[in-house]
Amino acid sequence: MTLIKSWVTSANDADHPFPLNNLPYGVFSIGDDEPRCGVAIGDMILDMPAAQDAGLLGFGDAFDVPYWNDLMDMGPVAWTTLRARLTDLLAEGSKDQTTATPFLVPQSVATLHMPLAVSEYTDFYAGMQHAKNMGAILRGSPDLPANWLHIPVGYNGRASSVVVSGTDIHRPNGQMKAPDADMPSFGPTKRLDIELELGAIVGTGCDMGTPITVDQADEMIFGYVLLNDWSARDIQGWEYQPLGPFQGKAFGTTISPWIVTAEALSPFRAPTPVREKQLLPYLNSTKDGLYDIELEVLMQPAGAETATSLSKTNYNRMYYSASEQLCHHAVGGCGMSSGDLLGSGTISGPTPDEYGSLMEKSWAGREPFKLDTGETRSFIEDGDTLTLRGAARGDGYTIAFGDCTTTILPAHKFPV
Ligand SMILES: O=C(O)/C=C/C(=O)CC(=O)CC(=O)O
Ligand SMILES: [Ca+2]
Ligand SMILES: [Mg+2]
Repeated sequence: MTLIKSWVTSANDADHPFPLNNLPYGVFSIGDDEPRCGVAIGDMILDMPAAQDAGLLGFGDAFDVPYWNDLMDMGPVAWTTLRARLTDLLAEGSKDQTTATPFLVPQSVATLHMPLAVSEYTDFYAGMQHAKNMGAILRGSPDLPANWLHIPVGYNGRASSVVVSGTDIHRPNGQMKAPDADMPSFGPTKRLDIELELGAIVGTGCDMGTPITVDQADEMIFGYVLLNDWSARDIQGWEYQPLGPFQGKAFGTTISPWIVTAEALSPFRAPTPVREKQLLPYLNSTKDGLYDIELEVLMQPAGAETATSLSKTNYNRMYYSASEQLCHHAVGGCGMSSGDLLGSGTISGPTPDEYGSLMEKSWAGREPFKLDTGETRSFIEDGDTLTLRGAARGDGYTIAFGDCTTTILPAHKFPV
């Protein structure tokens, strides 16, 4: 696959995040206008309801709403048809260039919103290096849990606190207990952390009681976003046994603003690694389930001119794919819906410069790391801005996600 040239010329740079090969789906507003669906192309956004009203798309009124769920619900044939139509419309030499030009608005003047209504959110634990690191840090041994090589381990999270990039998050208050203390205490977390993840968006659901194969699950996935699974390690450490994370991860999950479709990412498919234990047959698949997506974590303290790059890794390092996770999720009878969000699990490579959480980077505070400003960090301080980036690199073009950025504000005073 090579670059498909667009008459929106900014889209034709090899490093531009939004070439015609990408066409990611977002929700935007200008000034006080109502948020509506838009497609990123180069430095511009195609106003979807306006293009539809002008007869350029032929898709009914799926776009005059502040989310992409209506299109997602229509299923893979509709997804492919729309993408083909948009590609024709925006390609160099399109007969509709003059008609479509007024429906492009500069990204620089737009506010981006949540691209979908998240129906439910599940987070997995599918990065082997991360699981080994967390075991070593928290439980004194890098040995994987007995189930790990057989099950994509996960927990049900909260859809209510999934927010879009650019939304500030307050340091959470919660209950924690220092190992040497007699009693727990309540207050702002002292161990605020990120988790670098990829979020898979379920486009078409499946009914309760209807198991699906991994290949069917693959067809149900509409696209992907970057996902930061904010974690308060001290709250988590006190609450997590025996039922898993609760308040330590419920205060916020940030996603990037553009849904990069599975179709746009298809040239970058990558295999899951060789299985250390053969998976049970229900988890078999015929397709490569991962993607070659370069990922980066950056941190910028308040007042600093630039951000420090903390980690670089790749989504192709995961052990389980989103389609395996989705199959496992539904196999016992759990219905899945359009707008379900599945977190990949923290993505960490083998060395500290590939670790996807600060817990690992600072080894629970035992080995603080340096920022370009000269400061050191173990966890996040108030005023720090954290950014996740992701890009798949093709022959003369890039498919990127747009930054997933959050600034951390001080904790609310509680009790007041
Ligand atoms: O190993 C643990 O006790 C905790 C692990 C996590 O907090 C990670 C988690 O949320 C799952 C993941 O992102 O991989
Ligand atoms: Ca997580
Ligand atoms: Mg959450």
